[in-house]
Amino acid sequence: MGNTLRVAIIGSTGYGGVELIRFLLGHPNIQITSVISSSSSGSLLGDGFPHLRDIVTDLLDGVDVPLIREKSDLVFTATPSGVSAKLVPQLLEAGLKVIDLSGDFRLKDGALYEQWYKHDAPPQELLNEAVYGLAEIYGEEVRDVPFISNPGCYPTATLLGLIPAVKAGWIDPATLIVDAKSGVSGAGRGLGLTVHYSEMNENFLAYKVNQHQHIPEIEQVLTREAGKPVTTTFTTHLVPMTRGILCTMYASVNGNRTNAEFIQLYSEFYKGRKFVRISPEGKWPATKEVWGSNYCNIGFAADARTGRVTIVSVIDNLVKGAAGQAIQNMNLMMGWNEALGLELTPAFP
Ligand SMILES: NC(=O)C1=CN([C@@H]2O[C@H](COP(=O)(O)OP(=O)(O)OC[C@H]3O[C@@H](n4cnc5c(N)ncnc54)[C@H](OP(=O)(O)O)[C@@H]3O)[C@@H](O)[C@H]2O)C=CC1
Ligand SMILES: CC(=O)N[C@@H](CCC(=O)OP(=O)(O)O)C(=O)O
Repeated sequence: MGNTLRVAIIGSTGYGGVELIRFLLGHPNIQITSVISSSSSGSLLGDGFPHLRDIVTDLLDGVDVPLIREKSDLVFTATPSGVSAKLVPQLLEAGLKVIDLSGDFRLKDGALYEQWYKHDAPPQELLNEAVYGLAEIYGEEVRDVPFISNPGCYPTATLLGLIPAVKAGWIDPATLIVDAKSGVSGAGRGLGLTVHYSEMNENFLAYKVNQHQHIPEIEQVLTREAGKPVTTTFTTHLVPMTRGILCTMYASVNGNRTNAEFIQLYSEFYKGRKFVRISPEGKWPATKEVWGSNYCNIGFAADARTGRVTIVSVIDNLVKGAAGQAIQNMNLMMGWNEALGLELTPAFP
């Protein structure tokens, strides 16, 4: 086990946590040395997640930082916002590498964090230190750092779909509207009325309109990439399916650009990046194309009549939107091939 990285997962009893385990079990360079729960330590993960019975056989550990340090080198914190803010400083202080899946360290401005997340902001020096791991865009920046903040699920789908056109100056970010839909697993395993079967099934609803915590995250990145302040209208919807995010994005085009030109721009931008696939002319992606995988698929419809383009992107919220991108970031942090452990083909149908 000489060069094996020892990995612990806090929040291993949540949807993001079990998805991390699913992929990490097949990763050639790591060993899962601790699965951690604040509420069920001493029990077996397979008791609550029968799909892991006889696969994960170690008992759940509690949240004990010295023990985590003794057993592991890197920790994924798949914990709720507010919880990560308190845990991560202790883990970093203990000398662990950390990849945090929550929204706690994505915004660089603590006051903005408190405004949107309604929690006390983490220490400003850690907001400064956290490297935002949008892997295809900032992959070079995460190499060798001790602490990565993994992007949100909606921002991943949105930003991968927009950044090439924004950077090229082909779309006017001031005209941008993002219409985003998510499967219910995006809300985590906790129970709540909005994920109650009889209220969710055969239903389709908008939520957190103009109030979603991913709005400032998207604007922060687009502002950086556009080199000028960007605000956006971003509306989230819940769809009665388990996994998947589909973002439909509308913006005015600078000049005349055809679908073929968009396809060429994006194909060149993402050349060599395994996990972004560009749809051919006249095809727009569906969530089933990426189900259970780390792919993001992107398609275009440029409309000369209106001078706008419609960009459609899809991801699996639990994989590219959470656990998969977190593992991709670990690979980049460690200087490994970014696809290690992630090469599962999407499940279809
Ligand atoms: N679901 C998704 O699609 C995505 C989720 N995220 C983010 O990833 C994080 C995890 O999400 P998800 O797995 O869906 O959420 P879940 O609600 O499914 O799981 C969260 C886990 O955190 C653990 N937890 C709760 N309180 C504490 C605490 N005080 N100390 C330690 N552990 C605690 C719980 O386990 P236990 O009680 O056993 O300790 C629980 O299993 C969240 O921040 C979420 O916003 C990001 C992108 C996408
Ligand atoms: C469907 C659904 O409810 N999705 C969640 C996504 C939560 C999430 O990923 O939150 P952070 O990225 O801020 O950690 C939501 O809209 O709030």
